[in-house]
Amino acid sequence: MDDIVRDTDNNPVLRTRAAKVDFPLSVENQQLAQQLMEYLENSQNEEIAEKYQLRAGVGLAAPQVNHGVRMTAVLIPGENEDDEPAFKDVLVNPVILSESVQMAALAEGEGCLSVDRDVPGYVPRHDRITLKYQNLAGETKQVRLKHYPAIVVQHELDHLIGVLFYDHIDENEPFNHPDDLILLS
Ligand SMILES: O=C(O)C[C@@H](Cc1ccccc1)[C@H](O)SCc1ccccc1
Ligand code: NI
Repeated sequence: MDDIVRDTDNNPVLRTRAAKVDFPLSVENQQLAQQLMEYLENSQNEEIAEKYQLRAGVGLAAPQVNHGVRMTAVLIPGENEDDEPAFKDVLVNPVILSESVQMAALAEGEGCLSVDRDVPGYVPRHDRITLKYQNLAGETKQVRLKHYPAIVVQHELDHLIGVLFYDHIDENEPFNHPDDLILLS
């Protein structure tokens, strides 16, 4: 897996809107999709992650590996070790079609593979979203996600428009939140 771009690198890719991906996928974009998902699978495998010192990830967007294209892998494990993943796919040209008024945030705050430091605070996101995207076969998919999977996908789609999680944190009162914000643990 190529180096993951950090927000402290002088690389504008993390702050640039990514370009639409054309189908049929170029060989480069097919390989990119495979590398993104492979990183997530390896990072969630204790032995491999230890051996290659990988930070665990449930999502990885193309700009994070210096490719400014609208593509992100998402791999959210199931409840238990042997369960099927809760969500696993490479999202190409993803678009949020609708989003709940209800907002939610991870009670622990968020992290990012491109941010090598803790940035405490709630990151308010939509608790439910309807997502449309193309899969690697070019088929258009439409899925409704809620709670943690919805949070992860919104974090990844932010990477495709040059937004990082801490942009959403109220720096004066990082743990300030409206009464109706759902805190997910
Ligand atoms: O940097 C990335 O985009 C990957 C993030 C995605 C993410 C972080 C926080 C909240 C939602 C999505 C990494 O997965 S951060 C590390 C991590 C690993 C396992 C579980 C949660 C967070
Ligand atoms: Ni991130």
